[in-house]
Amino acid sequence: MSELHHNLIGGEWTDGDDVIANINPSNTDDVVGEYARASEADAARAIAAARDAAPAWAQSGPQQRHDILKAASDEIMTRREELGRLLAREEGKTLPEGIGEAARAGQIFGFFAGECLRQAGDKIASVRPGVDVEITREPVGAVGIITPWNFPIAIPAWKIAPALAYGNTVVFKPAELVPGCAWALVDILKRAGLPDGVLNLVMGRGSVVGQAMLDSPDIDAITFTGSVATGKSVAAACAEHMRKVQLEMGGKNPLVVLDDAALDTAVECAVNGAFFSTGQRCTASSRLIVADGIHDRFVAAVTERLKGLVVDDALKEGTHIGPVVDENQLSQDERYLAIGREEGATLAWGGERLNRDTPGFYLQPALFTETSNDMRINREEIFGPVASVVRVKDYDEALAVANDTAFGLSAGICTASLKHASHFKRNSEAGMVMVNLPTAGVDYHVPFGGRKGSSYGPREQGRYAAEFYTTVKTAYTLP
Ligand SMILES: NC(=O)C1=CN([C@@H]2O[C@H](COP(=O)(O)OP(=O)(O)OC[C@H]3O[C@@H](n4cnc5c(N)ncnc54)[C@H](OP(=O)(O)O)[C@@H]3O)[C@@H](O)[C@H]2O)C=CC1
Ligand SMILES: O=C(O)CCC(=O)C(=O)O
Repeated sequence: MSELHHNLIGGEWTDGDDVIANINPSNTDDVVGEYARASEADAARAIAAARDAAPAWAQSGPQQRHDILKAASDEIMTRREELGRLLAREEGKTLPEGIGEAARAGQIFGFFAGECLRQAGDKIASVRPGVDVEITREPVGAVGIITPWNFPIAIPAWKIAPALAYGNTVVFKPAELVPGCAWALVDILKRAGLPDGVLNLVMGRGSVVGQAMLDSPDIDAITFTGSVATGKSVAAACAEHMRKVQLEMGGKNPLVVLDDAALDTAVECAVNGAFFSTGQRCTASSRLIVADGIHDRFVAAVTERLKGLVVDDALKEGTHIGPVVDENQLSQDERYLAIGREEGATLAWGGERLNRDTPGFYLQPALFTETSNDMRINREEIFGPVASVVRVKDYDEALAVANDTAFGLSAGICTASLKHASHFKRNSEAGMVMVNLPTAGVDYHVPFGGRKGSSYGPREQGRYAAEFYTTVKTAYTLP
């Protein structure tokens, strides 16, 4: 039996009610570690600890916050290979993807360490003579952070780092499937010098621990990334308690390929955006909207490229695509593959479950062609290595199809035309627009988020994160 990893409540590593084994999706015989499962009572103690620690942390100076975040950043960067390996082992991203994500977490902590020293306000002349007006930002208080399994270290980092930098305390509930990176990150932050109670870790079930966070009147704000269904219940609970909420949910992201696109670039954008990280990204290019004149060459080249991709153990050298995260997600992917066939789409390549040396959740990347935008496979998020091609006659139809979706996270276009690229940037109904780049894979220092059903509340990341993690005060003074 491996060492048990505990929850962190009020600065103490504590047992939960129960223990869960963290299973490697590349090899279900491999137990990554044993992790405590928090109970509802543990969640209540963590919330109380965050609340108690909030006034002192709100008063802590920028230097103290900077030094802790910088120390965490330095340790993550130094240990990025080891953390990337842990990530690949528990979630199934390939090793280079895992190391890249760990480095991204380190860079995020570095960025927000800097933000601690850059917090500013405004001083504005009043319309009343002799009066000064100051506009400052204050911490929100105790923030609840609920994260998904698909970015086990980067998403926790881009929520925890700004929460702490802007003076909030945290109750952090990671997805049950990936407690390893979450625990490692919290351990790093504790050792970096965070005072007791400022960051609390409650690993456990969403329906127990997450729900206890939603139901508590003592959490001042909740930031969530995950499915639309859970996001809606998070929003409803936050409305009930009149507290701030930030949601990042699904996508059905279009990649438009025009006749004048460089074929190699378009193929790379499509394959990277749709299939890397096993397609388990909310920014994945699941709809490839392709103009008639390049359609057949594009489909042939993407299919050729897919045939060359190695689907295997995430930790093996040479693997391009790791396993699906678990049996549930694999069943969801297969359900949508069946739906696509029933709807009359052509399965041009892939979609088979694969056997490898180790028992894992391996799925061949799948490409549907001859699809229409009203099919369920083009309207609902699949969240696996499955993409559809929608054939269009020209740019105008491509833009209309791209925007014809309930989601609006990321959208891309491959074209040599400045006119079409500029028009697309202005008229795409997505929060992030990419020209000759994949829809997935974003910078860590600029805003991240979408429109329509993809996101709710202020943007994440970069200095725009201040909007969610602070509350604005306007003070008037007659000296
Ligand atoms: N946009 C994105 O980045 C993501 C989208 N998804 C989509 O969601 C589908 C299902 O994935 P899943 O992981 O179940 O997504 P969920 O939305 O259920 O999970 C996201 C987080 O919310 C937690 N949670 C679940 N129920 C509650 C609740 N009642 N109250 C508070 N928190 C809760 C989960 O806990 P726990 O899982 O530990 O029980 C997890 O930490 C995927 O197939 C995909 O389509 C999934 C992940 C990320
Ligand atoms: O594409 C990225 O870099 C980020 C994707 C993401 O945040 C997600 O899938 O949840």
